[in-house]
Amino acid sequence: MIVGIVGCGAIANIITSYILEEDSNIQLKFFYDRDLEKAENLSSIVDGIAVLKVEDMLDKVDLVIEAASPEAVAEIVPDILKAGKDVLIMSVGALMDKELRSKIENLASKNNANVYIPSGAIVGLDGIKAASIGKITSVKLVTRKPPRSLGISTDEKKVLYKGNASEAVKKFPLNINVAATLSIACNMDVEVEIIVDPQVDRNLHEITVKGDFGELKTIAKNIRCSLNPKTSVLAAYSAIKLLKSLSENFKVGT
Ligand SMILES: NC(=O)C1=CN([C@@H]2O[C@H](COP(=O)(O)OP(=O)(O)OC[C@H]3O[C@@H](n4cnc5c(N)ncnc54)[C@H](O)[C@@H]3O)[C@@H](O)[C@H]2O)C=CC1
Ligand SMILES: O=C([O-])CC(=O)C(=O)O
Repeated sequence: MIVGIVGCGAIANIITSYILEEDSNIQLKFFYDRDLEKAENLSSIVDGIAVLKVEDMLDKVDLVIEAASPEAVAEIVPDILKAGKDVLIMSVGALMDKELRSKIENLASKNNANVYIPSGAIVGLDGIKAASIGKITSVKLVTRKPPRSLGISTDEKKVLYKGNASEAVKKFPLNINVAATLSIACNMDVEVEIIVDPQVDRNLHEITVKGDFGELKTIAKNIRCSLNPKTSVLAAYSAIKLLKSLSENFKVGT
């Protein structure tokens, strides 16, 4: 599978290092970033090609990883799908915009292309997807991050946000994509609380789901990426695992 990546930051670096070190059938060849130097630096690690525009990779790839920003989803993902190529989206918050989501769904279906959304920095999406076969009655996400992860400076623990996912992604576009992933999996605009907590040194995501299956609670206590403390290492790992699973013919989990 020949893969291109849009956005050459923390997640892209982890994916690229993995591909360099592990034997897999993922050939990460093309790199694009609005900061060309970042694309050049990362591509040089795997002897790849830094492109000046995304269109320059589209006829040569099977799949493009979006690991850039919510704006990049709106700007770039439609063109990837129009070219009939699959896309893996990390900046999932962009899909809380109903118009953009429906445009992306229609383009995927019209061009016979796939949109993949990895579980990212949260855990339990397997069980939650299974639960969605029955009736889910309530879903809550509590995200707790250290001040540096939220880009603020404070000594006090406080609730920064309480509301639904669609507003949360507007207020914290680079910090709460997980709320969008959860909302899409449950087909509802889930309840979200974001807490800044100087006592923690990890990115914590606690999920509670209730429904006719019973109840589940999960918590991820994520190590942060060295290149970007907003982002958890698990998010990059989930993208790698999803890519690997595309070529596996023995699958486990929903
Ligand atoms: N789904 C999930 O669970 C998670 C999603 N994310 C999201 O994944 C994305 C990537 O995360 P990181 O690698 O940590 O970010 P990062 O900030 O380390 O790297 C992003 C890179 O993308 C580039 N970029 C941004 N907008 C662009 C555009 N419109 N066109 C071209 N290049 C652009 C930037 O120059 C930067 O080099 C972010 O949107 C982040 O919020 C992060 C963590 C978890
Ligand atoms: O990586 C994380 O812990 C979560 C995150 O930034 C996001 O969902 O955007």
